[in-house]
Amino acid sequence: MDQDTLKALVGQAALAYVQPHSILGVGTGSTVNKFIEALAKAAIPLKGAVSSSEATTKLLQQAGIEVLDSSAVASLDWYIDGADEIDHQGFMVKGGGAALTREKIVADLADKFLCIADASKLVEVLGQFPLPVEVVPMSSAHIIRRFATLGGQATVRLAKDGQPLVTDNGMHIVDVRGLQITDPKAMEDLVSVWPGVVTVGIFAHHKASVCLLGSPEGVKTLTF
Ligand SMILES: O=C[C@H](O)[C@H](O)[C@H](O)COP(=O)(O)O
Repeated sequence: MDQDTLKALVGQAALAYVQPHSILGVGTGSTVNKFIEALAKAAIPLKGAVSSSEATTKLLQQAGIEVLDSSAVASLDWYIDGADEIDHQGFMVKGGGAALTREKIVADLADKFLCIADASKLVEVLGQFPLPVEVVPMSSAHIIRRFATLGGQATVRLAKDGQPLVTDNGMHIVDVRGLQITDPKAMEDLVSVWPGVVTVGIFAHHKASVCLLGSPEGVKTLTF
């Protein structure tokens, strides 16, 4: 079974967490895209969704789901999103698709985070996937130097045109290689207060409540 099929499998399985007539928080990425496809086919009636990116907003609207302004929603039951890495405690690295800031904002509105991922995303220690950090452009060089003091090699993410990638929020992303994130909460706290950091892609304070992990043997449910 290829990765795409596993993503479709967990996207489909996530439908079991969608309460009819609820408002759903929806993440970003190729796994979530499979979930939105399944949601559109299942035609579960929803009050609407709060979206974590322009890309997801477009897909939700194409599926006939109303996208609500996050400011108009005080709380959500579930936020459903993928991850770049998840560990055995439910701590995650996210932001491979540059949507981490809005993802954390919508996750913060939700009581529970449902992570949907293929089994390749499960790791012992976070940090094999380069850690994405959204930064104010003028701070990037200094933030890169700060990561070097922690043993990380950070680089500014580039778009296809070779220029720094610009996020939905008009910011840049630095990707940090070489970190062993053994204490995700401490690392999230440390980096979050550096001036210029908008959001660090460690989701420790907003960890998964449940993870649906797709493997050739089927979908495994991990509860944290
Ligand atoms: O910014 C992007 C997000 O954090 C995604 O949820 C994450 O990169 C996982 O994406 P995918 O499902 O494409 O592997």
